[in-house]
Amino acid sequence: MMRYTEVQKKVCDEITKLVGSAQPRIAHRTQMPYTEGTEVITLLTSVLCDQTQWEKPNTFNPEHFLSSTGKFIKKEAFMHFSVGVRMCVGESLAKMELFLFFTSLMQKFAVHPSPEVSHLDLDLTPDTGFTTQLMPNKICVLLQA
Ligand code: HEM
Repeated sequence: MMRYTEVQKKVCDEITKLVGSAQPRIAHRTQMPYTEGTEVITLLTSVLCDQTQWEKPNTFNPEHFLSSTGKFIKKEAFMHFSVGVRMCVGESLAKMELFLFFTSLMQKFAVHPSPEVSHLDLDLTPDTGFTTQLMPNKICVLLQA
């Protein structure tokens, strides 16, 4: 992963010189051309696919979150809602919605690759952009008997 330590140092130097330990204010912006010119985007993928944190970092593997006795385990590295003061404020709501939506869906429907597709598993190759999605898959959704 690129860390751009020189860029980071220049931003830090500008902050030290003009803001110090005070709260940054919009008035500082015009005096800080280097920081104003630097866009920072958190790359959560670096930790979500970190080989030191996950047994199979690039594989869909729900067992990552289960102990040997089948209990759910919370992983610190699973920071898809980010961390710190700017982390997602909707985390609890999103997790409740996802649980209810997913469980209701699985309760009533079975999802299979379409019969016209030869392979048995869905293609889970990530299509990485601003968000990560799946490649298009042809699927068959059947109402459970
Ligand atoms: C699966 C669903 C969701 C995911 C994965 C998610 C993820 C994130 C992430 C990664 C951030 C931090 C962005 C950054 O680094 O600046 C964020 C921020 C935020 N999210 Fe979510 N989010 C989800 C659902 C929601 C929901 C349901 C709400 C509101 C009801 C919400 C409201 C917000 C707000 C207001 C922030 C900005 C927080 C701040 O900057 O102080 N999110 N979200």
